[in-house]
Amino acid sequence: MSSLRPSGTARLVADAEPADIAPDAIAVIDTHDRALSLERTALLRALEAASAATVGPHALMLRAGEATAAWLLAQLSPAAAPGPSIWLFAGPGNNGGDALCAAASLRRQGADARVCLPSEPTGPVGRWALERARAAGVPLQTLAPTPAQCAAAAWLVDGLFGIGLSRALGEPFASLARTLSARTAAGARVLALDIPSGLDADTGTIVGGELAVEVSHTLTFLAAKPGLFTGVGRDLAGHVALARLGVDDARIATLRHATAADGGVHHAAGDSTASDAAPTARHEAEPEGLPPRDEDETGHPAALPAALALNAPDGFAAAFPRRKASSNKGTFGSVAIIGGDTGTCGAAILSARAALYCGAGRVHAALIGQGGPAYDPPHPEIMMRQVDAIALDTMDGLTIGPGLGKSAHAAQVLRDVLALALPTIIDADALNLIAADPDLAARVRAQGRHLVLTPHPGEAARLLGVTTRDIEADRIDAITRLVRTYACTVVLKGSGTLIAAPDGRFAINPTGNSGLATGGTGDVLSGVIGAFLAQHLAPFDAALAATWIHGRAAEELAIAGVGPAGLTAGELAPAMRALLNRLLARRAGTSTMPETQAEE
Ligand SMILES: NC(=O)C1=CN([C@@H]2O[C@H](COP(=O)(O)OP(=O)(O)OC[C@H]3O[C@@H](n4cnc5c(N)ncnc54)[C@H](OP(=O)(O)O)[C@@H]3O)[C@@H](O)[C@H]2O)[C@@H](O)CC1
Ligand SMILES: Nc1ncnc2c1ncn2[C@@H]1O[C@H](COP(=O)(O)OP(=O)(O)O)[C@@H](O)[C@H]1O
Ligand SMILES: [K+]
Repeated sequence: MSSLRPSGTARLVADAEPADIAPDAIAVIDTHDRALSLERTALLRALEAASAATVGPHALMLRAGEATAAWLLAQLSPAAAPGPSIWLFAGPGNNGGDALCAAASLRRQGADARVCLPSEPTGPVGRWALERARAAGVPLQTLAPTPAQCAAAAWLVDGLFGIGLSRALGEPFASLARTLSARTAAGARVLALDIPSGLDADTGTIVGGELAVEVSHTLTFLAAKPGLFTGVGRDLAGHVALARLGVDDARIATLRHATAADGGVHHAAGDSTASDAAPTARHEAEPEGLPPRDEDETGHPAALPAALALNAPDGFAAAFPRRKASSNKGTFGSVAIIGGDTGTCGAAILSARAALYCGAGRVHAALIGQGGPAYDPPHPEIMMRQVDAIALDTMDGLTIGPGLGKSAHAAQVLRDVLALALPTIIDADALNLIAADPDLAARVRAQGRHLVLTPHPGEAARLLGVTTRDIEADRIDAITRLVRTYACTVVLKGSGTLIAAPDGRFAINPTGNSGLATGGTGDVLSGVIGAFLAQHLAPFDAALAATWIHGRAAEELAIAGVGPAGLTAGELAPAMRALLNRLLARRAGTSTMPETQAEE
């Protein structure tokens, strides 16, 4: 086993000692069900520079280390003292510095913290952290711990790389990353500092495309990052907690404003950082018939997103109409689900049932094809007709797409629906029709403020004329382009569904699980959004509420053993109804139940 000798170059900094740190500066908060803002690397870098200028360059790293140590000690059973070892893997940058500070703090507090540091820290703050670790008596080695040591550890800590990773993980870090991921896969407890090494914190993709650490928990610093909650980030990061390190929202908001004014934060289409990072087809021409991207016919800001946040009930619960005693079925609106070509009317029925269970006053299924049932036997409440027999202009909200098909009739119905200028959610083949017809696309853009588009990545690719891979390479960039191109609220589905509006509001939905990866769940989502539009929620609020409830319903069903394997789309509706009513009761102050079963 090799060890690292003191370099003697770093100096302990007297004005940055743990005793000086206010408890607030190392407090850790859970990201569960909080509408936390999500910040990207450009802003985090600005924050780092601003903090270095005020509290000194070491203060944030010291706080990150103390917060990590406190969090880890809180996870360990007190009965286990002096306890099994904690192995921290430290990289050459400041993420490694965080790990070294954490190890020093753990050691001082009696824990058996050990560090694997394959190479000397490259920067002055990292070298200072190494001196702290040495001064605290932390055992340091360049080689990886043995498999037996890894298996015996209470926690393994990934402090290899954070937001400074600039290229794919190479050796010796790649082997360490594989070791950490293998332990996670074996059910061990593995904590990533700031982000799992290899993850792109802005996009939720893997830097270089191949290797990143998978962990069970992530303690992220300063602010939550979008990449932790979308794309592969959700799988890599596990359960995410946040240590703000004493930096408050107001400070971040001020900096966001300043960096946005510089063009530093926005990661919008055409942004040079984005295009350098992922060479996709994003600079190809917009679909024919639409104005160039830089034109802003809608009066909305061209650069999106302005502010990112996690989707949580606090952000949408107040938008629902109150359920007054004097309500009647008109109060909660009429919705028509338009779709169901010959042979695919099941999609329209699933969607209509979801609308029924999510509070619409009247639900119609407006079928395009022939041979569908006269009514839905378990739900005769749903009024089923041929589309031409329903007065669509009397509806409060419309869903078009489930099982619609791409016939000439379907295209004509879509054209007629767009002319109604009603709150409408457009899904499935209706999106494919728009992607193939510049005239329909132009009509969508003209009606954008009433509309929600809900593409999955394949449909999004067709809408933008790129490949699905391009969409997944940078989902935030993709939805930004969709919103700019179609000037409406967009829901880009998939793990870590994104929701964005033309005015710059932008959210990542943290709920949902692999149980939703089954046919028909998208039809259910489109029905719920239609029901919420009919209840007079604005398009963005309807999209937020529906995606959150849809995903949380799948989670609750999985807890109950109804999924993730074998969850059927139809089972979502009753679970969504229960969740919606819990939210409504909580908002009305009449709840005697927790908002989610997971909290029970
Ligand atoms: N922002 C803040 O305010 C706070 C930040 N904090 C922490 O700092 C982290 C960011 O630190 P960071 O900038 O030093 O980046 P980090 O990810 O440690 O690595 C960069 C180093 O790795 C190198 N390198 C890059 N890629 C490589 C590769 N593939 N293989 C090998 N080497 C590679 C790169 O050198 P390069 O070769 O690119 O010149 C550089 O030396 C952040 O995530 C958080 O944990 C906290 O202390 C709290 C406050
Ligand atoms: N692994 C997953 N994690 C979270 N949500 C998922 C996952 N897979 C699918 N979903 C969600 O399930 C729904 C699937 O929609 P879609 O692909 O249109 O399916 P379908 O066309 O079969 O109805 C979307 O809301 C999507 O976000
Ligand atoms: K890390």
